[in-house]
Amino acid sequence: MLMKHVIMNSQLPFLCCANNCMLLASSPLFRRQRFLIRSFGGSIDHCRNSGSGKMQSGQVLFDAEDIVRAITPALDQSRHKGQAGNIAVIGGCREYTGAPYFAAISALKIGADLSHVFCTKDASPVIKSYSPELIVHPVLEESYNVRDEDKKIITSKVLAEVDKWLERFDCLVIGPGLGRDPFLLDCVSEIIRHARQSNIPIVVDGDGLFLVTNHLELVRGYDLAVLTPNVNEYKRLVQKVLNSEVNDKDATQQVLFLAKQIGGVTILKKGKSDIISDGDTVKSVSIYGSPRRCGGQGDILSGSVAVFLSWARQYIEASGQDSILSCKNPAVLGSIGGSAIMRKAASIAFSNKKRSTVTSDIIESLGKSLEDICPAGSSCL
Ligand SMILES: NC(=O)C1=CN([C@@H]2O[C@H](COP(=O)(O)OP(=O)(O)OC[C@H]3O[C@@H](n4cnc5c(N)ncnc54)[C@H](OP(=O)(O)O)[C@@H]3O)[C@@H](O)[C@H]2O)[C@@H](O)CC1
Ligand SMILES: Nc1ncnc2c1ncn2[C@@H]1O[C@H](COP(=O)(O)OP(=O)(O)OP(=O)(O)O)[C@@H](O)[C@H]1O
Ligand SMILES: [Mg+2]
Repeated sequence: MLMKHVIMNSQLPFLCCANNCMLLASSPLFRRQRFLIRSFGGSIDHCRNSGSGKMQSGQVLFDAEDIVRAITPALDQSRHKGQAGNIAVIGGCREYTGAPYFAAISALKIGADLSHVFCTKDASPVIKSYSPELIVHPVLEESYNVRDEDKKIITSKVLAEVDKWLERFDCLVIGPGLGRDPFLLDCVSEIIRHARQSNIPIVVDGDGLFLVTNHLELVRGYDLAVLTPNVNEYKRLVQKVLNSEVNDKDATQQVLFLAKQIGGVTILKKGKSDIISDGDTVKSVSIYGSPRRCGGQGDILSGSVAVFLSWARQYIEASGQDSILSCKNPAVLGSIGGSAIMRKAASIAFSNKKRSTVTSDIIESLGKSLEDICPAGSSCL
């Protein structure tokens, strides 16, 4: 990885990420600041079509695919298991077994070495039966299974089980198919606190967002947290944090302001374009995806973001000041990478399966989606 980036940097000393700054003027807070607003297309053609423009006044702008190429580690025979990513999904309960599976298997299909799921005892055999590739821990408990007087001891048992593994993970995905059982969510709050203490990045999705929206202190000020709200989850977040309604006209400004208000967490607002902000910069990924809105695509995204966030963190650590990317926030870079690969995979799956496209088809297209951008057999930059 380090070798790859050293070579890249010496080959491309002239590359820089141009700041296409725009002054945002809708509030006193914004008036004082200049922000980077960039629209990432999937290719030069797409950029031209969308008018976002890859080349500007002699400078080379990075688009989402350039970022994917920069942060994806080379496949190198000297590397050992775990170096390309060890991801854990905290989710899976009686109702939902598909969502944690989609997130965890997507992480593997993109290139992580290991993918774990921490779920309830009921969900575990089901998730295990979907795939032998996943490491499934039946550790979470829901209220119906726990007597009030046992709650304290069960909570410490759950935490002890998760803590045994925690330090080995490069990223946690918290929430796909978690459900909303209050006792289970209390345990997950503790898991988030422990992850934070250990500086382990978290991607919060689905019912994890239901939890953190009601307990913002869990993520406030944690710059290694990515929140990936869908339209409903975003609405709840905006109402809670900004005490206002969703503003679709100035969506980028609102996402930026929201991320800032939560202390610089990264928000990836999913939609026709994915809008990503850490409260400092705001970017959008508008690679053409799929017109099918089958359930589970957000779960793929959360697993993808977890992998790219881990890779971006490795990349930033290895390249330091020599990084060819002006953005140094791995949470933002990971969000861009995850969004780009997910949307491209959805587009590939849709071109094959049309109206019958389902989430599993998109997962099967993740490999091609990344391969088209960053072929496995060659150095990507
Ligand atoms: N194959 C699978 O296993 C998949 C499983 N999935 C999993 O499903 C979970 C929910 O995610 P989602 O995307 O359906 O939630 P979302 O769009 O915010 O809400 C839609 C509406 O439903 C309601 N509502 C939700 N949960 C509720 C609850 N526990 N109890 C009561 N109401 C509830 C909600 O109401 P409100 O939030 O407004 O109260 C809104 O009206 C999450 O864990 C996700 O990962 C998905 O990833 C898809 C594939
Ligand atoms: N209108 C759209 N056009 C293109 N892509 C979209 C559109 N809406 C969402 N997406 C993409 O689909 C993915 C999932 O977003 P979505 O809003 O469906 O999440 P979700 O509701 O959380 O999904 P899930 O069913 O997994 O919970 C994201 O990567 C997003 O970029
Ligand atoms: Mg979702």
